[in-house]
Amino acid sequence: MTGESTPLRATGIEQAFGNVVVLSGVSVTADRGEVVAVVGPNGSGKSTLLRILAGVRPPDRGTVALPPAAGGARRLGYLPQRPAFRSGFTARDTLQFYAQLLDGVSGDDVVRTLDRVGLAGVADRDVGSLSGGMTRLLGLGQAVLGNPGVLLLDEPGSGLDPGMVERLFTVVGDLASDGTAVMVASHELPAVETHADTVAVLADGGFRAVDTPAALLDDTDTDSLSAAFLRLVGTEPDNATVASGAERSTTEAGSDTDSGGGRDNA
Ligand SMILES: Nc1ncnc2c1ncn2[C@@H]1O[C@H](COP(=O)(O)OP(=O)(O)OP(=O)(O)O)[C@@H](O)[C@H]1O
Repeated sequence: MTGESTPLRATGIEQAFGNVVVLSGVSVTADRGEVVAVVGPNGSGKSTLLRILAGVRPPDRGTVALPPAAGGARRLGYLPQRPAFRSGFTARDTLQFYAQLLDGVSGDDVVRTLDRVGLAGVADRDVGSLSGGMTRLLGLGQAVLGNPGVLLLDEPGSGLDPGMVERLFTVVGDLASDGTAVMVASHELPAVETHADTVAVLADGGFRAVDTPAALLDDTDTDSLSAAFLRLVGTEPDNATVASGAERSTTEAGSDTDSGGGRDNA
């Protein structure tokens, strides 16, 4: 995750909500062509990290570097955890709307994208009538339009049937093969094990491990990423609970306004 051409680099990201520390000094990179999966217990901060990387919210501290915009090409595509679209428009019209905001994205690209994410059959349906899984796939379509250099996907497989999860991760792998840097937060550990190049295990405000799926299995002496996950985050099904974050000390809490995080061009 440290190639010279790294298009996505986050350094020293810190984020707290009130006095609950969610991210404490997180650094992560994604290279062109790399699929980095961020996995972690519920509440461990995956969505928070992706929102910061996407520029939706600035971190308390730390920096995010993206490649400079080149020739009007789209720099970043982001699928939020709960994509929402304005009803009254079809899936095709909705993607067409986003396409016209991007340089060099044609009506043909919209048709190809609908096909790519498996929505060709419902292209003329009102987005308000799409199922939860279909809405997420439309969000994926919106995120990949214009082949952005960096793609951030927050739980893209949530609510999808197993066939669609596989299709989605195949689409993601194809985009990476075309040179996109992909970071995906996911609980779909079997698909992550098959399709991710790098798995970053987030827990207690930082990464417990960052490695290839095979190396994580090796290091934890397990035979699946799900088992490796349980070993690394220390939860067993009987006592599993959501991550509640660490309480900040009073001194740290007092320094809330010291310095905001920043955003750079790499
Ligand atoms: N805007 C906010 N205000 C207050 N607390 C927040 C806010 N956003 C996130 N949090 C808290 O930050 C922690 C991390 O939330 P986040 O959604 O990033 O976790 P996650 O790893 O994506 O969880 P999940 O796997 O359940 O989607 C949680 O304790 C959550 O309640």
